[in-house]
Amino acid sequence: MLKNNLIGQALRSLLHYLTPADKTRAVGMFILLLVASLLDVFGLASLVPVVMLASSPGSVQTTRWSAWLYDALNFQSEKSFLIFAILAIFVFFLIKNLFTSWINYKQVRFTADIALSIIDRQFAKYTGLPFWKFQEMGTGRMVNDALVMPNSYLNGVIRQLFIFLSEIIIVFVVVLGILLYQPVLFVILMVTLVPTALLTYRTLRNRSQTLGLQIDANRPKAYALVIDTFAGFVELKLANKLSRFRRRVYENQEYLQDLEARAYLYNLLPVRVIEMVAILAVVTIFLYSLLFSNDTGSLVTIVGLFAAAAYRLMPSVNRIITSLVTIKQHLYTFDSLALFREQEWQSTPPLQLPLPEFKRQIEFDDVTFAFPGTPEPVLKQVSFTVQKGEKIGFIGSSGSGKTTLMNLLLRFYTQQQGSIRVDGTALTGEYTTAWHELVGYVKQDTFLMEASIRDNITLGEEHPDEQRLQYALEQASLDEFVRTLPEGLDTISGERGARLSGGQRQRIGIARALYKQTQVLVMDEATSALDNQTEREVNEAIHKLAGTDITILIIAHRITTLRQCDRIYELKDGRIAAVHTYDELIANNL
Ligand SMILES: Nc1ncnc2c1ncn2[C@@H]1O[C@H](COP(=O)(O)OP(=O)(O)OP(=O)(O)O)[C@@H](O)[C@H]1O
Repeated sequence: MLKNNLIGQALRSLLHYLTPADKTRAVGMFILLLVASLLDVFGLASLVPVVMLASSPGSVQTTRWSAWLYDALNFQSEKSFLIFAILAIFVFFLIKNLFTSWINYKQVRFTADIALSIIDRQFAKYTGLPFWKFQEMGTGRMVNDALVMPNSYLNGVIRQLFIFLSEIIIVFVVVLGILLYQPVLFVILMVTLVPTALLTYRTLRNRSQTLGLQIDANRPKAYALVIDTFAGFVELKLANKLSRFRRRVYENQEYLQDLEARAYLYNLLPVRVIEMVAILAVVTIFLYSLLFSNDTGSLVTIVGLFAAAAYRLMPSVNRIITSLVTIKQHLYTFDSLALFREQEWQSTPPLQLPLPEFKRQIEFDDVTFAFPGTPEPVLKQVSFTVQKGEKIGFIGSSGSGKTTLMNLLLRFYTQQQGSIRVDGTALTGEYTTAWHELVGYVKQDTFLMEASIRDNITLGEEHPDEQRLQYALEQASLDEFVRTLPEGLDTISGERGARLSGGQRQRIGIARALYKQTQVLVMDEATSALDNQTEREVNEAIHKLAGTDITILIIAHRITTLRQCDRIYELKDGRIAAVHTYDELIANNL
């Protein structure tokens, strides 16, 4: 049956995240839910006999169970017995509700713990993706998948599963009670509530699933639009395009709000439908008894009992349908959370080994690399050697492969052919961590956090080494600038370094690499987007670095950046087309 399938699917997807200890906890939770549901039903049922006794004076002594209790507890009057009974019920309800609240607390904690572990695992999964895959996916999509998806799963699936299970138990116990006590009523309930519930669910489930898919497809777009608008604020403002972006965000939100509103409505509908059917059943039995039957007394009793039973069952049946509809609506979270679980994405990195101390050279030997899915290599049989301490430049037209070459050296990509060796050791997977400890990377758009300059240089180290920090500041020509700041190193740089100039941002990147005690520094197009003043500042930092024994590989568009270079390789269509010296480049006006 579809319903079982859905619950089975939800349970299977949940099982993936449960540790053996969680599974034991889940079984415990289920037993607690069972007890709570039984107490719930028992509480309501206990009211009926007491009210019946109270409504017919003298019945306490004539009814078997109450007469026995009356004598056993030695009551003196019917009144005191009834007062005792109603107070006992009150105390029972009090204890029951305290107990249920405790179970609710346990359940909420349990589900929150699962959600937390899912978020953590999603994060680990996405940050473990290969670099090229990571770059292919937009930030909006990743924020959505790593953070929003687990929360949707928590509210739309895990919590709904708990609701479904506890309500199913309640309905089962109540229906069983009715079957034993009043089989006729059982039949009436079966022919009225069951088809209605099924019909309502069937009507809503496919619509809900479609709604869920539409929401899933459009939510990442919302994040991407907002992220783009804020990230591109300056360019968009200058191009006078902000209002157009606002309009696009509005249109996307308008659509999403409409979907969310419909999803919400689908949750409100079942109770209305079920209530209509219940009242229709009451009216039918009532009319039948008045118009066609002589035995109105027993029919009216049945109507009364039916109304009472339906009123107890309706909220539960409603919650069962709503939880099923909601799970259906969140089916997309199963697939999304299951993405990238395969071995090919999550291959555990090999056991990491230390590298011998870097003393001599880095060799590129016959390196060929093509991006996954593209047949044409972007680097073809590239071979060159860089001695330790050398400063090497790379030039070449856009798309010639300079950045890809550096990404290979940084081990973000792996070549299909040839090898990259450090002092003769090929940089295979087991040396990645050791190699990353040696290399630093200064990108054109240095990544800066909304944090202090100190944290941006040390990448949030809790106990930074002040001496190393000072050295890094001096070498990156940042010390004077930091001295002019009232809060010095504690100055908050602003998200994306909004409070810093382009040159200062890049020098923070250089200082970061130096603080790390980088031995090989890769600078990618460090000066291409800089004005003359900024270029001078960055060049000054590079000039200082030239005096150290750090091996530097610089990609540059401006020849002046390469003044300190021992050699300059020119790339063309993924091959090394020529090797120049700085003076040759100047002389030939390249
Ligand atoms: N993720 C990718 N998937 C497929 N092709 C890519 C990818 N990244 C880059 N390329 C292609 O690889 C080639 C080399 O790109 P690369 O960024 O290395 O060039 P570059 O010399 O650094 O260029 P620029 O100076 O413009 O930065 C280009 O043709 C580019 O289109």
